[in-house]
Amino acid sequence: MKLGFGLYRHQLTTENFRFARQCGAQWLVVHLVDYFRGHRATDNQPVGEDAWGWAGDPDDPVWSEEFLAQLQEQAEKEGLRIWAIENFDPSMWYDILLDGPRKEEQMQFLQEVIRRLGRAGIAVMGYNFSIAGVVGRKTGPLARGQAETVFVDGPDERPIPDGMVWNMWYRERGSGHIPFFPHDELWRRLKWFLDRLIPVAEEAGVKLAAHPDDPPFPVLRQTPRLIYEPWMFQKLIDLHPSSANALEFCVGTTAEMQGDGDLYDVLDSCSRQGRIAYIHLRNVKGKIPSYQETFLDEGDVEVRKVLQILQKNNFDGVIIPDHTPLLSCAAPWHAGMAYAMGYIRAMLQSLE
Ligand SMILES: O=C(O)[C@@H](O)[C@@H](O)[C@H](O)[C@H](O)CO
Repeated sequence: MKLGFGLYRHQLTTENFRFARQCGAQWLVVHLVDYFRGHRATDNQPVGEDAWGWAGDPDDPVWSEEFLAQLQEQAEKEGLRIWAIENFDPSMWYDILLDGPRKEEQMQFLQEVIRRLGRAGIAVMGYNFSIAGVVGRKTGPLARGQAETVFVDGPDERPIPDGMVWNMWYRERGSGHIPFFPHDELWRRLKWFLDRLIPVAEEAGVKLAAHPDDPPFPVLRQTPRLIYEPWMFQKLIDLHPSSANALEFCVGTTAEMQGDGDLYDVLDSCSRQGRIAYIHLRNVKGKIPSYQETFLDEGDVEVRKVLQILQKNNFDGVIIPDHTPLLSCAAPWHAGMAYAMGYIRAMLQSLE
């Protein structure tokens, strides 16, 4: 098991690399999508009812081979390596998600991005195959000691305007909305995506790692979701036998799920099959439709049990703390993440 740390795009600084290393991380998971375009960037995860902002540009130099190689080099200088890039920019694949006219062209670009990752020695590409994306999360002083944290109190049912996908704008708002379509159709689109990208990923030595629906409602913003019950991870695994068809297993999201399957059983089975590329670790109280994120040591998830399962199955991927409540001080996000890192590191050492 490898301890890692996740950084948003605006946090890719030498100072934050050192912060991660000082907290005990040896690996980084990096977001290159700018979720805050047109908004003030905060260190906390993007939340709220508004769209996250404008999608980026596929020609943005952050996706170039040179930038990826440089980033890897910068990480290595600080004693780290980049394990994964998390999330495609909506501008790169909106028609793959929406089954639109540019999907073939966009697929060629994603294939190129995967080859670039391979050449930069980045082993994993995390993705979230979702129309609505991560939406409907709010914040309030609900964690221990009134710490500011994320909560969800029901599904966002507003339709998605034309021009938006994955909670970002890829073009000017149109007059219509994305019509509802059945869940099977979303799975069909995913299969189209995997069938074309996996052979390239295999050749490049990269794994594609799917994140489950966050939050895990069966339908959100009048569009179907993909992995919103624990058993559905297996459905994704069964779609393609390659080990490059992997998971970005989010413990918090899985704990929030209703329906068939149990967090620990599913984690056990997916890790035994060697299909987990990395873990998002956080804790939570409650399940959909109403839950709140908590400190790692106070929610419904038994973190020790999670780590024991991974250890038993010789999990050799990376674990990163996902989000955490903010601590009241001058650096709320950093303090919260340092607390989470210390907790995970101590727990890992106690299992050695
Ligand atoms: O802010 C974050 O880091 C999260 O909201 C992510 O865990 C998100 O769920 C995934 O990146 C979706 O792919």
